[in-house]
Amino acid sequence: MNMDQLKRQAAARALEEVRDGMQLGLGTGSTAKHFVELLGERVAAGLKVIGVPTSEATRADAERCGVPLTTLDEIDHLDITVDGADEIDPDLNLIKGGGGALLREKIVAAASDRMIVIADDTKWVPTLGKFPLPVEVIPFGLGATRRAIEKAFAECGVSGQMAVRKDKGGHVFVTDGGHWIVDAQLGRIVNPPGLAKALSAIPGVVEHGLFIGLASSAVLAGGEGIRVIERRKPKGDQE
Ligand SMILES: O=C[C@H](O)[C@H](O)[C@H](O)COP(=O)(O)O
Repeated sequence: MNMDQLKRQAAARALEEVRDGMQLGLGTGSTAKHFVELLGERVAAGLKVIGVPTSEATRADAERCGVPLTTLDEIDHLDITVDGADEIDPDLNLIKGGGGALLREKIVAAASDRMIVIADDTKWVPTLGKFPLPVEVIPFGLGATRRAIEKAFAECGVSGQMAVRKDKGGHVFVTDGGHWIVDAQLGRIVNPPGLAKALSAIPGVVEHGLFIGLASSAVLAGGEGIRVIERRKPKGDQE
């Protein structure tokens, strides 16, 4: 089975948790896209759900697949968010934002009763950090923000090269919110909750790709089948 088939399998397993009447957060990326497509098939067959997309790309996919959409201004909570991840550790802490959608993804996940992470099992790691950590920043004052980020890294026992993300054409990548992303090659993040807190305290940082205490479960598809890992601590518990 190839990687894409594994992603679709994980998406199909998460879809089993969806019930009639649910309000759903719709993630971004190649794995979440499978979920949106499979959800669209169920909607066409009569399932009644409504979704909040975490990016303009997912909005377009959901519209193409016939999934009805709403916003967090029109509804007061979401039942489940289903989203991919770039890395998942045994505490279900995540690195997200490889596709640049981390800000809306985190807002949507935080507004959800449950977040189900779907992935092929190469995303499962003992320690976060091999995947470059995306930090979404305001372009104004970027030099000062970068120095503050470096200081936060040093205080949290990590270091590594940082680079402003570029798109395929070599232009600065701009997020759906109009911000830039700095990707940090940290290698090994020893204390993800501590680093998350330190980055969140920097004025020019809009958001970062560490998702701490948000995932309720992870569905991992691999050559030997599907593994579902449930979070041991209650949602929102960061310690
Ligand atoms: O910004 C993008 C998201 O955080 C994605 O969910 C993440 O990058 C995983 O994407 P994929 O399923 O394509 O590996």
